[in-house]
Amino acid sequence: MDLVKIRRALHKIPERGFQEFKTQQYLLDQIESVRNERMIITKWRTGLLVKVLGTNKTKTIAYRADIDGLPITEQTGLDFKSMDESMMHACGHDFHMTIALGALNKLIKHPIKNDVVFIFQPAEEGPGGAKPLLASAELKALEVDEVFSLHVAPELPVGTVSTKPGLLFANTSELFIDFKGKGGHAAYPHLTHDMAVAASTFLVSIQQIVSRRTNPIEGAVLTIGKMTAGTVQNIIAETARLEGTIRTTEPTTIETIKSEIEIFSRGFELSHHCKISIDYGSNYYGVYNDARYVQLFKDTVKSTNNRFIEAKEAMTGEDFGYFLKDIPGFMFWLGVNSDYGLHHAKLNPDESALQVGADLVYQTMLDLDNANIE
Ligand SMILES: CC(=O)N[C@@H](CCC[C@H](N)C(=O)O)C(=O)O
Repeated sequence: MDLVKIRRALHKIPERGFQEFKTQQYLLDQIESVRNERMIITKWRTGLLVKVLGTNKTKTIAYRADIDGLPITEQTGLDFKSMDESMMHACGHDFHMTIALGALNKLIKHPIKNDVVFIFQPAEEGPGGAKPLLASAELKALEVDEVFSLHVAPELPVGTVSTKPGLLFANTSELFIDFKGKGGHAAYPHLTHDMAVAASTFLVSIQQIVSRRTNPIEGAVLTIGKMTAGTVQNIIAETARLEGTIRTTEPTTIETIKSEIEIFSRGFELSHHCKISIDYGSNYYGVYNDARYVQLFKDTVKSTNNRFIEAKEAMTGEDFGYFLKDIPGFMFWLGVNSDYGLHHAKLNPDESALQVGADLVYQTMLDLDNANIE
């Protein structure tokens, strides 16, 4: 299996959450090419569940890879860059899928005792595939006992991996705020209520929530990544929209931030003569690693040529948190050495990490196979 070729093919076809039709077909074709009688493939929406029967099963181990891209215009200049100008694999999910295929190929050639399920999960970037997948009859039927996953880490060199027990990724909530007021001629501000001014002032004002309304010992982030308002340069804006995300180390802090945003919005409705509506989009539970699995993984890493470093928690979000809420396991960072970070239009991970990742995932399956974690 040529992992670089596969990664480049996947890199060309990034798709939005639950729109991963080409990706699903490409994955199916690759899986078909290594298929044997021990493999059972189930489609779930635009994702795939691939079960490989073990030789003497006592449990089911699952490995999850997310498959969606991000709405970013790629600026890498690579000859295998995204064919869709509006989408890019800027979060490394092309790597995640390829590594899963590499591990699957190895598992087919070198079977283990227990059943293994490869979960190709849609919509990690949004609106969230893990939660509905976990609730589905298809996943429940697989009776997964333990689960793990990885995320590429651009800031770590290839051959370095990192994780920690407990919280690894933050609790998250998306945030969409719509402003509606009275637009009008640019020359008559006194006859209008300008939503460009309301939204931009709101954006600056809510920055005080993290610094003045949350416990500084508990981490919190409130980021507005997109602001839109109005229609034309000489018309006062009737509508505006802020789009962002809330990240916290404690699940309860999200609720504090949401309620403070609502208090600000009530004040702004009065002071800026407008209607504000708030939508929290999708929410992800934090990724909490099971310490027993992290210990096993550290031993696995020691037995390979990789270097382990203890991670710090990150304010990134991951709906893999929902898996770990229900099923014991862990997630880890895999070094891929890119000058540009996750969600950057120039992210360019080192492809030598593909084989490193596939080998490590397979080795972890082997070690889980022989372990009896109580
Ligand atoms: C690993 C990573 O970058 N994940 C995304 C998850 C996004 C969740 C949701 N769309 C949100 O923005 O809250 C991240 O941005 O951390």
